[in-house]
Amino acid sequence: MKLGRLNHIGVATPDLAASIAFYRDIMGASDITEAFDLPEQGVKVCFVNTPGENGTAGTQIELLQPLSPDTAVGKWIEKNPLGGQHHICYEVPDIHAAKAWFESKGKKVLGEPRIGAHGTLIFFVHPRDMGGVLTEIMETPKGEH
Ligand SMILES: CC[C@H](C(=O)O)C(=O)SCCNC(=O)CCNC(=O)[C@H](O)C(C)(C)COP(=O)(O)OP(=O)(O)OC[C@H]1O[C@@H](n2cnc3c(N)ncnc32)[C@H](O)[C@@H]1OP(=O)(O)O
Ligand SMILES: [Co+2]
Repeated sequence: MKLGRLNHIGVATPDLAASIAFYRDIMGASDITEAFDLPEQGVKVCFVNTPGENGTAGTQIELLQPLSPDTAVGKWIEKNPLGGQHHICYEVPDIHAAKAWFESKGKKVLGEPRIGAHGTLIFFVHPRDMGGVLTEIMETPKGEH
C-alpha cells in the first residue's frame, strides 16, 4: 500500500461552537463548514478548511462534538475533558484493498467499511496497532484520484 493524502485531522471537543470560534478568531480560519449531525457515528461534525496548494483542497480539521456520552467520542471526551487530537485520516484509492492490507499486517480493523462524513467509505484501525494513533482510512471521493 502507498501512503495516501492526509485528508483530515479529527479533533474532539466538548463545545463545538467554542471550537469554531477558536479556529475563526484565534487561528484566522475563513472557511468553516456548517455543522451537521452524523448519528451513526454519534457526532456533530464540521470542517475547518485549511489553505491548499495550487488550487487544490488543503487538509481539514474535522471538529467532532459527541451527540451523547455513550459514543466513541463521548467516551473519549470523558477521559479528555478539554478535547484534543482524536484521530488522523488518510485517503486510499480502494477501501477494500486497504482493509485487506491492514488485516494482512495483523492490524485490528474496527468493523466493516461504512459511509463517513465525506460520503465515501471509511474504516478505523485500532490505536493499539498504530503507534497509539486512532487511524481512519477513507476512500478518495470519486474524481479526486
Ligand atoms: C465517520 C465520521 C467521521 C469521519 O471522518 O468520517 C469520524 O471520524 S467519526 C470519529 C468517531 N468514531 C470513532 O472514533 C470510531 C472508531 N473508534 C472506536 O471504535 C473506539 O473509539 C476505540 C475502539 C478506538 C476505543 O474504544 P474503547 O471503548 O475501547 O475505549 P477505551 O477508552 O477503552 O480505549 C481503549 C484503548 O484505546 C485508547 N484510545 C481510545 N480512543 C483513542 C484515540 N482516539 N486515540 C488514541 N488512543 C485511543 C485508550 O486510551 C485505551 O488505551 P489503554 O492503553 O488500553 O488505556
Ligand atoms: Co474522521
